[in-house]
Amino acid sequence: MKKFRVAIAGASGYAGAELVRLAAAHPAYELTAVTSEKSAGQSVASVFPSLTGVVSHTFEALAPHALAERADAVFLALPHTKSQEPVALCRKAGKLVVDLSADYRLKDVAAYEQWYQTPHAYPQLLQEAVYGLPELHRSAIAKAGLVASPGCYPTAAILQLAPLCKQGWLQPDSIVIDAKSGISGAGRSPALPYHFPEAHESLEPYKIGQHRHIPEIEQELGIVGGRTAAITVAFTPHLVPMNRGILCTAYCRLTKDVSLNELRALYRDFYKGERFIRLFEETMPNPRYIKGSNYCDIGIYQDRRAGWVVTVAAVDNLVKGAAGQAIQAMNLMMGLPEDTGLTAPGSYP
Ligand SMILES: NC(=O)C1=CN([C@@H]2O[C@H](COP(=O)(O)OP(=O)(O)OC[C@H]3O[C@@H](n4cnc5c(N)ncnc54)[C@H](OP(=O)(O)O)[C@@H]3O)[C@@H](O)[C@H]2O)C=CC1
Ligand SMILES: CC(=O)N[C@@H](CCC(=O)OP(=O)(O)O)C(=O)O
Repeated sequence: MKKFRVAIAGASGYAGAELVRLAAAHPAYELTAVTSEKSAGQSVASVFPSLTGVVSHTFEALAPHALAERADAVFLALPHTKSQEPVALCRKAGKLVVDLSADYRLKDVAAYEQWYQTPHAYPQLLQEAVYGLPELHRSAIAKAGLVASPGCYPTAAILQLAPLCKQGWLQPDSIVIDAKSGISGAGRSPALPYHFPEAHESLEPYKIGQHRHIPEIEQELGIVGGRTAAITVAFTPHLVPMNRGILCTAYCRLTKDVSLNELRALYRDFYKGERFIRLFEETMPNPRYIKGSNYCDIGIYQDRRAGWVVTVAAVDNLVKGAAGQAIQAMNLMMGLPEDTGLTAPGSYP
């Protein structure tokens, strides 16, 4: 198999380290560089003992030009707002780029600047970037030079609602999304809410109606629905005391009376042949079933008495919600089978 030289910026973070783990087992990758500012000069194994004997690399400080010289493809797993320029430089050097931050996800520059409180220096590149959800944008991703990999909550929220949006069955102002994330979703930098006594035996809602994933979810559901009506979602994320995993429950009302069988048939048809979507009926999705895997498990249920459709999705925030999905997109960009390097099932329990 042809090998692509691959560099990972932000490899000392949780998403970046997951990229290193998956890249090390990818048959078409030759990992050429990994970056960290704080751990520059230290071996990967000394920072992540789990990768001892797996990779022999040493972290280096990020220098986008130097990185691009040694790579055909670059993944960037830097914090939001820090990715704008390195992405632009890697693209200028002609490299395939998948950016895991939110810097190239929103098409509307004003929305980015409002939700991220930062000017965008590369609005034109923003328009070129393809939103990296392969189940919705496969052919555009395959032709793209720059892919903006989705956020973890949006991955679960969009995939579980897309069939209803596409079909026009969803009342566009009836969507309530209640999501729970493991703490690795917040990244590796320590902060008080993620301190063990604060987070353990706790379940904390945050940023109700104010989370920066709201415009991302609304943008993508609007696109899949053909922009026939503006989509608004009421979104509440919660922090739960797990290391990884997201469980996202969405409640919505429909524009017509549809049976549960019809609903499930719609989802089976929409996701026919999708390698990483598993549809559950009696079993209900649970982050325990997808830990370490690139699956998104989706269940469709109906509360006919109260008049709500309830969908439930589970993803591993670091795999389908981040590193796995980024590799899935890069596989398409490289012309490889989409599941290359991503075939491992989850670990259990
Ligand atoms: N965690 C998750 O579940 C998900 C994360 N993402 C996205 O992936 C990106 C990384 O997230 P996550 O891994 O959680 O974050 P972390 O905080 O764990 O990691 C951030 C990484 O970026 C590096 N970094 C920080 N600031 C700079 C800078 N100014 N210049 C160069 N490198 C820098 C850090 O290096 P060091 O500190 O060693 O210097 C580290 O390697 C974010 O944009 C996030 O939105 C996407 C989906 C899910
Ligand atoms: C638990 C937690 O804090 N989660 C993060 C989302 C992480 C994620 O995947 O989204 P991005 O890629 O957009 O960062 C948050 O709420 O901001």
